[in-house]
Amino acid sequence: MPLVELRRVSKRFTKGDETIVPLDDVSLSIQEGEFVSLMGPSGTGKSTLLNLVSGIDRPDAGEIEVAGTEITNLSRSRLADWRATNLGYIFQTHNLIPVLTAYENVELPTLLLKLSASERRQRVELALEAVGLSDRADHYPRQLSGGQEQRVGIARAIVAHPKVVVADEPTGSLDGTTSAQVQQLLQRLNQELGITLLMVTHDSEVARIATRQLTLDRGKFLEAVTMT
Ligand SMILES: Nc1ncnc2c1ncn2[C@@H]1O[C@H](COP(=O)(O)OP(=O)(O)OP(=O)(O)O)[C@@H](O)[C@H]1O
Repeated sequence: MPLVELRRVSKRFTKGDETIVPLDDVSLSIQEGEFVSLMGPSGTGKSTLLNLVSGIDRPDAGEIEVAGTEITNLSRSRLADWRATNLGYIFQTHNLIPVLTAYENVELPTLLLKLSASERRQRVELALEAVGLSDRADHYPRQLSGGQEQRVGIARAIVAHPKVVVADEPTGSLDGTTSAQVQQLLQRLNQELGITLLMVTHDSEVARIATRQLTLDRGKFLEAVTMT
């Protein structure tokens, strides 16, 4: 059974008398352990797709099943619980909270889970270790480089041991060297920790680190190249 399955999903937005249909009857299956990249021209619905898979938004038609749960019809509060345990989100800009340390930023999502204090501490320490930032735990975001901030953002996305991690242009605001480090980290998360990833990028070099590359255009997936 696929870990993520979109069945005949459509999403439209209406602005005045204009209707935009970023996703038009699209279907997609992602197996556990896959690393899928998604490219496509600006405004074609890539972020919309991530928002649907994360349950941040709902489709107008079709069904979305993630990790065995049909999320399309969950109530808002059930969806929030579901998201806390199943989904990690990596943003283009890290979105860290400036008054919290790296440790506290990573700890945040775990506060929604039923964990003992020691389990929580262990999770946060492991996530910081996975991104190579154990020695920066007490630093505030302003004391970190852009790449380190993004790595804290990645630690925060994986700390709850989610089934799926979605990433919206995770290297979009990083310079070449830092982007390469973050790309390596994403590959390691996929290969060594078995995390299933769905990543949007505008950069074809970055897209190539994925095990499967998709392109979205005019409401449809145009191309699906499986890397071996
Ligand atoms: N909440 C909304 N209300 C109205 N229109 C929206 C909304 N969200 C997205 N859209 C429109 O839907 C289309 C797809 O947007 P989306 O952000 O998914 O594109 P994208 O492929 O991620 O673009 P980019 O590569 O520029 O980030 C765009 O035309 C956008 O203006």
